[in-house]
Amino acid sequence: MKVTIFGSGYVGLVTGACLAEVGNDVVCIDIDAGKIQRLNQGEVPIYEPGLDTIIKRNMAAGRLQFTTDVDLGVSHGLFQFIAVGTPPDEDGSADLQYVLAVARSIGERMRDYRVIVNKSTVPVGTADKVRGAVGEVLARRGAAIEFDVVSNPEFLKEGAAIEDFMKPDRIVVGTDNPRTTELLRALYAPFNRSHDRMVCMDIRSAELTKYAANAMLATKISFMNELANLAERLGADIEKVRVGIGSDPRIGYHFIYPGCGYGGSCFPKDVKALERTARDVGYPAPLLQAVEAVNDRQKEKLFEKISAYFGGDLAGRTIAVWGLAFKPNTDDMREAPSRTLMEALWRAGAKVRAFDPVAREEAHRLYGERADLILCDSPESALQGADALAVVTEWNVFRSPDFDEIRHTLTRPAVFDGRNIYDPAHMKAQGFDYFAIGRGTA
Ligand SMILES: NC(=O)C1=CN([C@@H]2O[C@H](COP(=O)(O)OP(=O)(O)OC[C@H]3O[C@@H](n4cnc5c(N)ncnc54)[C@H](O)[C@@H]3O)[C@@H](O)[C@H]2O)C=CC1
Ligand SMILES: O=C(O)[C@H]1O[C@H](OP(=O)(O)OP(=O)(O)OC[C@H]2O[C@@H](n3ccc(=O)[nH]c3=O)[C@H](O)[C@@H]2O)[C@H](O)[C@@H](O)[C@@H]1O
Repeated sequence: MKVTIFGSGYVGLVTGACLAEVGNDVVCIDIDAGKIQRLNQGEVPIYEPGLDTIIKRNMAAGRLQFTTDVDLGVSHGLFQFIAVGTPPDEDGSADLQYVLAVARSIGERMRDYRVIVNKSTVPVGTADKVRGAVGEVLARRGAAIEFDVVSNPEFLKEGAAIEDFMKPDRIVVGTDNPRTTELLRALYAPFNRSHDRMVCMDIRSAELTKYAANAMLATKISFMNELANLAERLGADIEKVRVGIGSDPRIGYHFIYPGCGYGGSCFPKDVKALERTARDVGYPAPLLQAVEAVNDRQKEKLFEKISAYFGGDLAGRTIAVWGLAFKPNTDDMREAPSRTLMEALWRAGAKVRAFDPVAREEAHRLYGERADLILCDSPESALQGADALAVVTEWNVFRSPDFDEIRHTLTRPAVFDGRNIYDPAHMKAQGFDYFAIGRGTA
């Protein structure tokens, strides 16, 4: 089948590559000419395990092309996917300018029937706006061309995106007629073999399903972080509590890991956007507000602990930071807890020596050259001349380091573990001053 994807970011690239991998003929469009040029030179602009191989294989097979040519894109695909960003506007609502710009581009160029599939995360009612935008342009052109708009939210996780797309838990499809449902069923058939994973519904419910999923996951994390803060004050260990509650299948083990807060491009913006949607319809959504407030506070936790350890005076100190990405297996630093920590350390006059297995370039892009940030080549080199170590992202490489080396290299034997990856008893036995999240017994 012929597919066009607008937006060659995390979602667009993974969607395009995976649809090509199962035999579709895919054109990916982006307005960022630099990105398209890099892709055409065989360079994948994001770090996502496995993506590189699939892209190269399908480009070589002629099933996947990258272009800035919108005319080509609109004439190519029966399916026109929208996978552009929906960043938060000033008031927290999702900014739909990119989505609607794509809708207008399609309307301006389409010559026959098109299925416009929205994969971006968008507020309830956006499909109506997309339909309106396309319809308006068609009317201006005096063109009576049929089209459908579908909501097909994406649930992939960065770092595991290929696996999530190839073996989805569910494929949510919101349509307003059976014809489009069947077209989407045919497109997704290769990913829907062992049992029917397609969950078909009306468009508004599909749009809300996406926010509901992310808000539920963010709620679980903030709930655990709230309990972690309580456990610290009560002399209890949140990690014991986590296992104690996760063993109840009604609760489950997923997404109940406490830590230094959730980051990434989605949870923070989607909780905000849903809260904003709720406010717009006269419901203040107190639970969502609390989820966000707890997370904002949680991102300050590591700094508070470090500052308290050094008696509130961090001027002239150097802190080693392990992990910059918002989670392992990605180079994405959007809303990453490492940023909250580093920026607070800088404000307090401290220096940072940071190491991340893949996000170094991204950190450099975000912060440029500055005297108080040294981006290091290895975890060990980040420790050189540092007074304490903060672990912010639980990359595997940090899980069993040479503890003797850490203790001997740091000027103070202080480890601040934002992801609870070390054993408090072991750290104490090794002579560390060890601070974790919610481990009141540590
Ligand atoms: N990143 C993730 O893990 C997930 C993201 N989402 C949602 O998917 C959407 C896209 O997210 P990402 O892929 O992370 O964004 P991204 O920022 O990585 O990529 C968006 C791309 O769209 C391009 N673009 C903007 N306007 C365009 C236009 N008119 N024509 C063609 N390309 C255009 C940008 O240049 C950029 O390359 C968002 O709504 C996000 O909430 C949903 C599930 C997972
Ligand atoms: O809409 C989206 O963009 C995506 O958002 C999340 O995916 P992602 O942001 O890639 O990453 P997650 O693995 O969900 O982690 C998000 C944040 O929560 C934190 N987290 C996660 C799990 C946990 O138990 N505790 C915790 O603090 C992570 O460290 C990370 O900072 C969802 O998991 C995806 O299903 C969704 O498609």
